[in-house]
Amino acid sequence: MSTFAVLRTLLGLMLSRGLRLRGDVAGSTAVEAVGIGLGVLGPYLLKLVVDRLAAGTIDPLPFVLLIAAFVLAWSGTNLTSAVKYVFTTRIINTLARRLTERAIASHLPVVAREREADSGQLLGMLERVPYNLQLIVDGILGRAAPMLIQVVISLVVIATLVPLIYVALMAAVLGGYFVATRLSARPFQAQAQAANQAMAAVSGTLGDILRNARRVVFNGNLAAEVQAVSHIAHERQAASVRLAWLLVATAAAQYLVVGGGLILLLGLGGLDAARGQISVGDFVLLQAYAFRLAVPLGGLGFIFRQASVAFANIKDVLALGGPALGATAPVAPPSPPEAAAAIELDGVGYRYGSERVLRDVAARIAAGSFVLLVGPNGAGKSTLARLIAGLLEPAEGVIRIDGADMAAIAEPERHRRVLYVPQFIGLFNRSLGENALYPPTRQGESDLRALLEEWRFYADGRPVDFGLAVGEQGERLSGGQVQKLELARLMGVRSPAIILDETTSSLDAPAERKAVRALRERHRDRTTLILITHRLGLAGEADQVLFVHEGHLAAGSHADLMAGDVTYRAFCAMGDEARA
Ligand SMILES: Nc1ncnc2c1ncn2[C@@H]1O[C@H](COP(=O)(O)OP(=O)(O)OP(=O)(O)O)[C@@H](O)[C@H]1O
Repeated sequence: MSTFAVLRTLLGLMLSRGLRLRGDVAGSTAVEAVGIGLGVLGPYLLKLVVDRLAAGTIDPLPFVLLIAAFVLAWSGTNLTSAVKYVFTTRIINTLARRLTERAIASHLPVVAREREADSGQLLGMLERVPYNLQLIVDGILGRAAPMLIQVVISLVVIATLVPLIYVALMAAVLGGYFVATRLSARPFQAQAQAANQAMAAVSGTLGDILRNARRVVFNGNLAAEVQAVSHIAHERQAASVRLAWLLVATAAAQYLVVGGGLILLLGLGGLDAARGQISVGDFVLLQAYAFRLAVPLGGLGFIFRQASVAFANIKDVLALGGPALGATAPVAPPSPPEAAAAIELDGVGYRYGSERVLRDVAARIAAGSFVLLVGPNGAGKSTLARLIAGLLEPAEGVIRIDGADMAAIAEPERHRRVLYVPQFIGLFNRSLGENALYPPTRQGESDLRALLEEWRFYADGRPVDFGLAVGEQGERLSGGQVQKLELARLMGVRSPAIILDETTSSLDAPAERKAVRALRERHRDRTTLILITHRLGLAGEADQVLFVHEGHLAAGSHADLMAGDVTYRAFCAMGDEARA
């Protein structure tokens, strides 16, 4: 996506009906127009003052009024930029909100699906959006564009007052400035992209370390991680400094042109004024316009430098894709749950890169059945679960749900058909009640409370406080409490199939049995329940056991597998503790 395309997209968004920014854009443009008018008028009024002074005949009242008008024009220019800030703040924040909504809508499923997706980088990228939009909308659209208009108007005013040579000179100076800027744009953009990536790397590393604060601190590795942050921040600094040096080179070229032009313009103007060919007021006007344009041009260099990094960031955010930008995507209400799902695995194989994890897996899981998925560590249980849930697509074979090929089903629909509960249950840093009642659960608070108390959420049997803040990732709860909370929530979820990936691993055996039986009882015939576990206490109750071992799958009842599968028998004989 080119820089121009980013500008076009942002402008399109600002003018779209859905975002309701047209009023702000109109307001900002009107205020800017007044600002430009006053900016051009100010030096002209000053010229009139100087001409009166040079003529030596001053009528006090008109003279004071002229000075007052000049001061008003000067202060009005500054006031308009303050007023404009109100409009641009609204525009920038609305755009940032829309881009963030869109990026989250498109990328959260990617973060959820891909274990390697870097949420820290995404967070950093989105955090920089408002600042970067400020640079683009306020800096480029709000300043550079009006400045160009001001240049044109100033040249027209000068053309009507002084010989055309001055207009030509000034136009040449400005043209030279833009040529110098244009020539340096390409290396600038490449370096800006590098600086943006270096910033994203810092965000990613910081996010990763913050999420693993305990691992770092408890292992006494703080100094090493601080050094890692320092190293990566140093790379960001190096990229930013390289960008700054590019700016110096560009600024030197720009000022060579502008400075040379100013020497010519003012030298010629001074000589002409001394010879009486232009008035002293005309000379003041010339120098006021020249500096009025030259000084912000220097500032523009800074804006362009920052904006090139900003463009790189906004390009990255837009590249994440997502729903149409102009209108807020309507949230489709979840369709009513269907009956329990029948699942069929037909010659399924999967590999991560060159590592083949599963091969020729075949099984039939009857609708409404209770299935235990077992096997040694790293055998591929979670991988198989994620394949069944449609989070991964098989490298070979087909997975059918109610006869339909899972690969042909749209992603949100897959989640509606199979709810996968990941091994690591992350709770929100919200209240216990909000976590327990998180959608799509549909149950009353009192039922849930009674259930948790029945499951002895607190060992001493004290009442459950739904207002309790559970902390980041539920850090104020025990591992078993987090799992009980999740299992209690699932009691109110209606889904054709639910896969519990070791969701009972922290419960003691009686608690596990109680919770699973309750779930089966509640969802009887309406949900196919698959439990991944390292404990085989429930194997006798399961309709079917899926045993994954060295990439192969053996399926059958516990009794059948015990009778016919030596490896399974050996696996069971190991005992829970040896297996886990
Ligand atoms: N995203 C991934 N990229 C590369 N390899 C992966 C990925 N996820 C899992 N693996 C590898 O695939 C193999 C199976 O992993 P999986 O998580 O499915 O095993 P598991 O049976 O659920 O193990 P456990 O009982 O320890 O949870 C392992 O060797 C693992 O390292």
